[in-house]
Amino acid sequence: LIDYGDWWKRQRRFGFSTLRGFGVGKRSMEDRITEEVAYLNNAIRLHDGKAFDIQSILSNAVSNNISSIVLGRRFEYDDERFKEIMARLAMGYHTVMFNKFCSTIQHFNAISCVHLPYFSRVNKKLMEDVDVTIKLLREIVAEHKSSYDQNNHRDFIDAFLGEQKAQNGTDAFTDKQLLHYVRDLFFAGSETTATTLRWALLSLIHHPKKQEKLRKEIFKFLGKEKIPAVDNKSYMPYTCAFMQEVYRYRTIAPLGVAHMTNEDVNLNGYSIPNGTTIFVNLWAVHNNPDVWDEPNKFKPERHLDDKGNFVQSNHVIPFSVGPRHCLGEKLARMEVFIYLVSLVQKFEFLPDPDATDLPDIENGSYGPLCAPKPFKMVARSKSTY
Ligand code: HEM
Repeated sequence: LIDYGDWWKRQRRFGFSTLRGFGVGKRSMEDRITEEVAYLNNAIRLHDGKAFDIQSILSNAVSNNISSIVLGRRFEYDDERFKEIMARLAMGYHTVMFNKFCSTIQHFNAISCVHLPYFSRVNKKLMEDVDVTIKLLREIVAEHKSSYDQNNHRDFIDAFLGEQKAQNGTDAFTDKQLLHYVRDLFFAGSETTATTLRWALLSLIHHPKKQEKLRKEIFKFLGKEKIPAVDNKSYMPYTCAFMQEVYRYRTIAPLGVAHMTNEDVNLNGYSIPNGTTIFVNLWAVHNNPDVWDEPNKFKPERHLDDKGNFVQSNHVIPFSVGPRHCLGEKLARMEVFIYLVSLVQKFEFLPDPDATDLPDIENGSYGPLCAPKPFKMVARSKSTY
């Protein structure tokens, strides 16, 4: 919440350079993402054109991208240990996200409330999930330690162990910090990206004409088979506009993450004392009527100029800005582009034919992460239409 000091700087620098070292922002990471997309596509095809909820397989796919960096490998979606880690992360996430009271408490850090009977029960369950996840990660770290080779760092954990040795056990690179760093990367890096993609899928279902327009652009530049690469973005203005509108329209972290002033500040005539908890209202930036015409409407076209060129906006800041902006922004942008383009290239997304209404796109979960309510849809393989 408050740390901007040397300890945090060393962790941040290490995280940033290690993610880059393991391919983030480079072609090698793109290859790992496209490899995972193929597994995801197969898992979607198993539903054989029937309505299903994509949430768990999408989370598995995106978590495998994190896993390939952090643990040096991907997991089959039915691997027992992977399933347990994912389930425990998801349980904590759902407890907090879909319960107004819990999310408010968690978000506003009202720690004293956890002693009230109801909250103490929920908190106990959350802590249990954290403990089990940490226990499973501890086993994985122990396996890494027993096969560690300082000349061949296979993944983030090895890199951390190497740093630990180099720093000779200083307080920034402890075993405990490693376990929590790994858990945080899974938590921060999987549900966020998977949730953004679920809002994108909901937008496709709600706007079939825009879905068709997107597919037309994808087919024009990539055809039906060519694997997308981030470099293609410059030729795909509508796709970029669609993604930017998803980021704007459904701000998944509406209030970012809590920060705290570490000195007295005067901002635009307001004095904010040292030690004040601060939230940046990203949602307000994305819905500012002085900047956006009809901000409550989903209009990718608003991000195109008269000639149809994409206009990158500095009023769309889903990853926040400043020294503590999202560590995984590059990876997330890469993932969202490659997954979205690949999915629209391979499938047509349609509403559940048995549902009376379209799934809700107006309201999501309340709390640190704004996620869609669970919904089913049909993914019709392009070869069948
Ligand atoms: C679409 C996906 C994502 C969105 C919208 C998102 C958004 C954010 C936001 C708003 C913050 C808070 C920034 C601040 O407080 O100023 C944040 C922090 C963070 N994110 Fe992400 N994120 C996404 C994906 C990822 C991924 C894939 C990773 C993993 C590599 C990741 C790792 C982190 C970490 C470690 C932090 C804390 C940074 C710090 O405090 O120094 N995020 N993210």
